[in-house]
Amino acid sequence: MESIEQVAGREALSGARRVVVKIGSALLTNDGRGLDEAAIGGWVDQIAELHRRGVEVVLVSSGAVAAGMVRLGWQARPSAVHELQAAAAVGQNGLTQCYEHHFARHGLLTAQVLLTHDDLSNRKRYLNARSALRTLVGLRVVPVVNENDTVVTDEIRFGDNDTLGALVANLLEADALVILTDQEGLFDADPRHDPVARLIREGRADDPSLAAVAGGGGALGRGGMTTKVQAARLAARSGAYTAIASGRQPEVLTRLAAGERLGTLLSPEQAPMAARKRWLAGQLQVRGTLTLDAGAVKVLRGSGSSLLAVGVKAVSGSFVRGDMVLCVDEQGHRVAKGLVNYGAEDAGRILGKPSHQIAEILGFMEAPELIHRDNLVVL
Ligand SMILES: Nc1ncnc2c1ncn2[C@@H]1O[C@H](COP(=O)(O)OP(=O)(O)O)[C@@H](O)[C@H]1O
Ligand SMILES: N[C@@H](CCC(=O)OP(=O)(O)O)C(=O)O
Repeated sequence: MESIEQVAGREALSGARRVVVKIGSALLTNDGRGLDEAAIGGWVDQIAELHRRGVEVVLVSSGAVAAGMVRLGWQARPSAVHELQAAAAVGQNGLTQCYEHHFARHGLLTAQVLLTHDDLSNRKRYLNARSALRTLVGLRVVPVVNENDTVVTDEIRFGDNDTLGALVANLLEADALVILTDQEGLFDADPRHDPVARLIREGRADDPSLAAVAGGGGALGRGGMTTKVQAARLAARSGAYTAIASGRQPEVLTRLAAGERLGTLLSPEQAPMAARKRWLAGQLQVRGTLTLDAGAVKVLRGSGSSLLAVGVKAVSGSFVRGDMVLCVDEQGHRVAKGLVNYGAEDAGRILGKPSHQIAEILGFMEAPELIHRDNLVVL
């Protein structure tokens, strides 16, 4: 019998309005013999069907290096970066052509979006990428995303496309990330080496025990299950469910979208949190203002941390513990808002002080942070 949570997970997939589908190298490349065009055509048919039903789909597709190798007549994956870059440049063309051709059968336009790690870590470029992707999706175009392998080096590359898929899911606040691979899902051991390995059907994206069973990839793929489990955890940050399933299952995407139990479903622990944050963001009434120093602004915006008193320069307004306050930078620009752990008077006494001094200054400590990250929403 399925638990309420499991049923809810399946329903979340069937109710998903925006989905990122990641198709891995291990699947796409016909065991190293070039792009599996027939299989690609099949996934495109399913995506087109979802599209017709009003689901927005963003595709993250690997395969450039593998396709390039075949076009160049190379038997083995090169290890030199410049050769990988060259293969990716040649292969990406073939990949784009193939998707364009198949989506055109359904009257759908595609767009090639090549991203690098830099693009998503630099706030300005991140916002640019986000608005471009949102615009494409709004225009009912299917973006086909890959890493821009030709310009990345080992130090700054995602390497695997699972991570990229998760970041795209974050970027677009997708409801689900579907990772299609060459296995039925995540097993309790690598089924390539362990014939009695069992499929894990459900789990929490933040469950640390999943990392222990996830192993590395095969000859064609990059990250194996390790990066898929990490990707699920990343995707969960924005409340997305992750399904890991076999791209070889007939009608896998449309069946998942119908709520069928296929593969492994990893649920976001933050789902209620995301809703809470949405609620927080929607609260209009604030009782006071905290002025943050530049370091605190950076941390809040960059890593979603809690707000500590040490990063606060000034307190104004009249509020008590639990009230909503606005956080501004030193120029008065809105940065965040959240539910404060200390009233205005106490907050005024601990501002600029490290958390370990709170008990000494106030004679008690409600919490080490002024606003816990769960109660904070960056604006
Ligand atoms: N616990 C596990 N369950 C399933 N597959 C696993 C596990 N650990 C490692 N793997 C390996 O991960 C591979 C899929 O990852 P990868 O080769 O990177 O493919 P992709 O290109 O689709 O990302 C599988 O072929 C399998 O051998
Ligand atoms: N960006 C690379 C894909 C990297 C890759 O193979 O990743 P994955 O499919 O996660 O194993 C390419 O297009 O060849």
